[in-house]
Amino acid sequence: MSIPSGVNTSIILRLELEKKTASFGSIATAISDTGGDIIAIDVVRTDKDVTIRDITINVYDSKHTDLIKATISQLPGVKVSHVSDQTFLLHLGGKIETHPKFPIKNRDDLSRVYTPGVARVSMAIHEKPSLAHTLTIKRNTVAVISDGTAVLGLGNIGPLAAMPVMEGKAMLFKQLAGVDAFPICLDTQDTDEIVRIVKALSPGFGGINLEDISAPRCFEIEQRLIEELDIPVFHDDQHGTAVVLLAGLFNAVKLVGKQLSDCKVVLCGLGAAGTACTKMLLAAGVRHIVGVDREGAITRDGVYENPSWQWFAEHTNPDQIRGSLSDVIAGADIFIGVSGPGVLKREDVAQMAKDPIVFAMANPTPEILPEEAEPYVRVMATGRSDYPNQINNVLCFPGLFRGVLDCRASRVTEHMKLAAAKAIASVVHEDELSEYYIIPSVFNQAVAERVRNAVIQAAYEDGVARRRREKVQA
Ligand SMILES: NC(=O)c1ccc[n+]([C@@H]2O[C@H](COP(=O)([O-])OP(=O)(O)OC[C@H]3O[C@@H](n4cnc5c(N)ncnc54)[C@H](O)[C@@H]3O)[C@@H](O)[C@H]2O)c1
Ligand SMILES: O=C(O)C[C@H](O)C(=O)O
Ligand SMILES: [Mg+2]
Repeated sequence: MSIPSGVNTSIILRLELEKKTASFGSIATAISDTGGDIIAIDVVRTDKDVTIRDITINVYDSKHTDLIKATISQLPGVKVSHVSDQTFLLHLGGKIETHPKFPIKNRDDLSRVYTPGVARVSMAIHEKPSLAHTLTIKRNTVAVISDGTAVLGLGNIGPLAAMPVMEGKAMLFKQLAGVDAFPICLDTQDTDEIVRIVKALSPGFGGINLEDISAPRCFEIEQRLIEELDIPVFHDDQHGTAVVLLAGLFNAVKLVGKQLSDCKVVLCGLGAAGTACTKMLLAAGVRHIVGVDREGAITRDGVYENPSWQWFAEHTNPDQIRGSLSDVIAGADIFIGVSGPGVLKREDVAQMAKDPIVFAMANPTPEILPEEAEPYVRVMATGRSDYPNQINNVLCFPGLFRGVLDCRASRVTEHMKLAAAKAIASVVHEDELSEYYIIPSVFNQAVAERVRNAVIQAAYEDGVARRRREKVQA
């Protein structure tokens, strides 16, 4: 298969061109020779001697930007006066803001939305707390909570640096499912304190989406919050990832004509995502899963301080395969990466069974780039939007929370997650399946809607929905 190369961002180069000496043709050629893709050219100003142009170019990364800048600066009559990165421009001042639903036009309005009228509404909720769902934002609002300890695959970069990711999640909640989400990044990594803070701020929210909290702390934090709160608590990196992974695998194995339960799976990165993905695969009937982390494959006779690795030792690797990733990958049907960049080598993919499936899901840089895996891989997916087959939890969390908010579910069950996975997979019709299309696009509006409906149906079947069925619109 031939896979398009990934492009990370676009930049705008402002060039001052001396009319007599500069040749735009040589500039375009120089950019294209570096692999840059010109997508727009704008004339900003021109006078007798100089033309100022803005050139928008798709680039791979900051090194690529530096290369383009250095190459062009050497051309006669060309000066690069400014470089702006469109990704940074989009983040200026943050990505979200709040809007009132209606304007306060006069004193009369003011006395209703605020003192004194609001006091009657407050007292009504005080007397009947369930009215908070009807009379406040609680019914449609989710807290996106991170402590910044496992931000994408960037590691423990702290709460401030986690904000752009959490703002992005909030945007996606709103755009894809109409859910109002607040990014909340906590300046503590203490489990007890996180649980206490999330509990204390929960009254205004209809659900809690935990995000980018590292393992093994994330398991205890989630479990305690599930037990102590009456709203759904969902660690996206665990369950959202597992749901979308399973959806992608349902379709990938169909395409290559294998049974999931017969497949040999190697999963690298035994943290939050890896543990939940493994549990969901086992529940789906997969038997041969070998879990690999930095020190190689987990085996029954190993001694592991990390409690979740001990769990792997007891529940996976039935054939007790030992060694590094390169050792255990031989003959595997499926590779799942939720670890870090560049972990899987081209030679590793070459050793896999016929029609290998590689889901390299580490963000922002996958375990192997599609162009590296290309000669050997049959179905390739990453977590990124700039390659085909984006296996990313964004296909799950908007629709799932839409569903739990609408039926006022008290929690998210295994059955609801499985229903969500099947709903995502079902968006790709059997006759549309191809190496480039095993999972629907994030922009396919059917995804959030189908996930919502499937989650609601399963919530009623499991008896966790607290709103009367007839009140929840189909
Ligand atoms: N595509 C998606 O939807 C999606 C969802 C969740 C997580 N992820 C990605 O998965 C990765 C892990 O996320 P997490 O939340 O589970 O983090 P985590 O910190 O809980 O776990 C990461 C695990 O990967 C292991 N690891 C890291 N580098 C490794 C290497 N070179 N070799 C072997 N093991 C290695 C770590 O030791 C750790 O056990 C991140 O890159 C994240 O971006 C992707
Ligand atoms: O944020 C993403 O793109 C997916 C996932 O939640 C991750 O942590 O990588
Ligand atoms: Mg995440």
